[in-house]
Amino acid sequence: MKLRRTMLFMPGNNPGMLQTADTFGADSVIFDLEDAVALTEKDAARILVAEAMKTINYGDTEVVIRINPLSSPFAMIDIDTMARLKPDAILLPKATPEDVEVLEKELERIEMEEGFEVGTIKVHALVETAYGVETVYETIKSSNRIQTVLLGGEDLAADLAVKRTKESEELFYARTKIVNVCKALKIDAIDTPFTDTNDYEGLEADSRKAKMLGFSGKLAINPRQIDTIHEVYSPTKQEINHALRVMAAKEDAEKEGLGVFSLDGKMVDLPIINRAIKTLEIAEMIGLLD
Ligand SMILES: CC(=O)SCCNC(=O)CCNC(=O)[C@H](O)C(C)(C)COP(=O)(O)OP(=O)(O)OC[C@H]1O[C@@H](n2cnc3c(N)ncnc32)[C@H](O)[C@@H]1OP(=O)(O)O
Ligand SMILES: O=C([O-])CC(=O)C(=O)O
Ligand SMILES: [Mg+2]
Repeated sequence: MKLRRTMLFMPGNNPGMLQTADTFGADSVIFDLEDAVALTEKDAARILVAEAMKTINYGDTEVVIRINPLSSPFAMIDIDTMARLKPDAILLPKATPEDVEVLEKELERIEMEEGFEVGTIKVHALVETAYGVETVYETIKSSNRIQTVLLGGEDLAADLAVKRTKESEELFYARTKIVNVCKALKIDAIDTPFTDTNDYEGLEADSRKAKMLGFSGKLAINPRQIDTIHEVYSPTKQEINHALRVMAAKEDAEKEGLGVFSLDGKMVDLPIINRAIKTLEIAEMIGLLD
């Protein structure tokens, strides 16, 4: 299980940001070749990202490169140059099952040419069109490389021809559909970024809403957003203590041969125990358990 509470985006043509990418504590970083890079800067971004990948050690931070969409003239050269740098993953924008199949074949070809084990380079699918939302199951099924599905709310709102609001009600269907399909196929769903980098209350509310629906983390576009998102996506002290008490009570109950028991007047059975285990797993990964 890999923790991805935050995945921090940065434009691939900004050398300063590429240099310090892993210093802000984001669980993953994403170097963008797509929409944060102007058309006239596409080649420069590719060169700068390649240089950064060759010279900077990003340690344990997952390094992801967002390529241009397959419908663009940049995608094939993006894949061909970026995959050879062996990033942890490629982020495919405007993802569809058909595009994932093409990317899968290209990655397989390049991995064989480079002598990398086939399947080394993982894929994150950015779902951000109405068609992408409706076909998300097939998208995930199209490649074993897919690690997460990310929701791209800005492009999706444009495709739906609706207004993008702070409350994000317009994303409710996409959010719930993506989470349900991801859970059915045992992968994580990561929520769309919150674009007002000065509105911390709005960011927190939006993050809580998505977490409640089942998302495991959120895209970030600015380092100042990381702490807020991490707080939302980390178990609280109270939740950890409760999970520890559930596990202790479970041991006692097992000795008495009980599968269901009561804690603080509330029923505890297997699903509640499984949730406690999950809480403790996450707490351990973040270093919140002694
Ligand atoms: C809809 C989509 O497609 S979203 C995905 C694509 N978008 C992106 O990648 C955008 C990434 N974010 C950014 O470019 C910027 O944060 C902006 C344009 C949103 C805001 O820029 P600013 O107002 O200049 O940010 P801010 O004042 O907070 O910057 C403070 C510092 O953080 C750095 N910083 C800002 N954003 C990032 C980032 N995403 N990653 C790394 N460092 C960053 C700045 O370089 C600056 O560093 P400095 O103090 O050493 O000069
Ligand atoms: O990928 C993202 O962070 C967001 C994105 O492209 C979108 O919302 O369209
Ligand atoms: Mg987009």
